[in-house]
Amino acid sequence: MSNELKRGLEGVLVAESELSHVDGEVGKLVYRGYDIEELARGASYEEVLHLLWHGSLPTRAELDDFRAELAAERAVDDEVLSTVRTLADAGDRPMAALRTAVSMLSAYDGDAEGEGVLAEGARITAKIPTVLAAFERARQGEAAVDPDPDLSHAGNFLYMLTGTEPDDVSEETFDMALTLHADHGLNASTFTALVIGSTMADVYSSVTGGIGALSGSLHGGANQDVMEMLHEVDASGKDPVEWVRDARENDRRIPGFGHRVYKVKDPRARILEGKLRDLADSSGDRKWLEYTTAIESHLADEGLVEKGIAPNVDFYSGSVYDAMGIPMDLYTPIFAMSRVGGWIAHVHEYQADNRLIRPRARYTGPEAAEFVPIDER
Ligand SMILES: CC(=O)SCCNC(=O)CCNC(=O)[C@H](O)C(C)(C)COP(=O)(O)OP(=O)(O)OC[C@H]1O[C@@H](n2cnc3c(N)ncnc32)[C@H](O)[C@@H]1OP(=O)(O)O
Ligand SMILES: O=C([O-])CC(=O)C(=O)O
Repeated sequence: MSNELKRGLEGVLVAESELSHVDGEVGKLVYRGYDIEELARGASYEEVLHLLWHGSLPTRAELDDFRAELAAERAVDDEVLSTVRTLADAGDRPMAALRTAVSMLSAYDGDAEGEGVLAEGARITAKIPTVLAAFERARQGEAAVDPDPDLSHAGNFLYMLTGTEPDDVSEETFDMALTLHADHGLNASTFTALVIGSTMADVYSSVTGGIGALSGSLHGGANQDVMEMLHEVDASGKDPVEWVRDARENDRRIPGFGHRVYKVKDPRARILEGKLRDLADSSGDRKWLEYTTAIESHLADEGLVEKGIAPNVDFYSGSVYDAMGIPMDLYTPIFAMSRVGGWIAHVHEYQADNRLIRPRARYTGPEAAEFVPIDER
């Protein structure tokens, strides 16, 4: 048994996986061998889910069946929707409400007993957008919109959020964002889902745990933090470069920068930046594009990028969602709406050759403390 300590499990191999590969040195991401740029350009989120869950990109007929299967599972029980409204009324944060609602979904999943991870996972994946859209509408004092089975996963979410069918640009942009966020090796939330899955707990537990892990500011929560930073820059009245110089002088971490695996710019950040540029060109609203690119180029000049601290997926995603009119605190839940596909794929893959995940901590406490009964302490 090795006594070498690997803080944060950095670089430790704990499983084999065919699902996604992150090459952090050159900034390349593949899902089952397909480059993320090609998938972002050419594959819908449902195609990516099929790829991750069933091992191949679907044929047209397989895709039609798969889409219909997911669309048939979008409805959420009234009791869960009522709880979602209660959470919205109580002012809960959307990511916390999503965590509670996913956990609650299991009570209404009549088929859950003994069924496979993929079947249960498909139901959870189909229902998450319904829960989230209902939460947002409840906050706005609006009734939930029923899912439309004729719309895509992305299009239906935007429809349920706003009550209006999205235009093609919005649907395609959102669908691309879902594709980009679907999987990323053993990141913290996927590992959390895997640890839970390795105990043979149900998949609701894995997804609930995954949502909790994703919510943190070092992980998925950073996309909201980036947008909060951009608003802070705006409110400061300073030029973004001056603002970020001051922030660095005060030793502030810049959200959306740095990554455990990437030592160069994240390929997804490159794709999202390009999309933001397209959206800014067509709307004429260039503010967040100018701020983000100015911050990025200042940090590059400062040598951060050279040190391997470069923009990650969260740096540009929020500005894209903002251009689509999506509220800031839905950015991380939207990440969860996509990453749930990866959590389920990994749990399914891992359980096929399961081994309980149970590392060790080096004990640094006292060896022999003398016990004193409570009344004598
Ligand atoms: C979807 C995702 O989860 S992507 C990541 C989203 N998270 C963020 O964007 C939050 C900001 N980024 C970070 O906090 C980090 O880069 C992490 C947590 C993502 C990865 O960090 P780790 O691999 O643990 O690296 P660690 O925190 O040890 O940082 C290494 C060095 O880079 C610096 N650094 C890392 N990120 C940043 C940053 N965003 N801004 C400034 N400096 C940074 C650290 O201060 C540290 O410097 P030091 O060696 O001089 O002390
Ligand atoms: O891989 C990681 O550590 C963080 C993550 O989830 C991502 O970048 O998508």
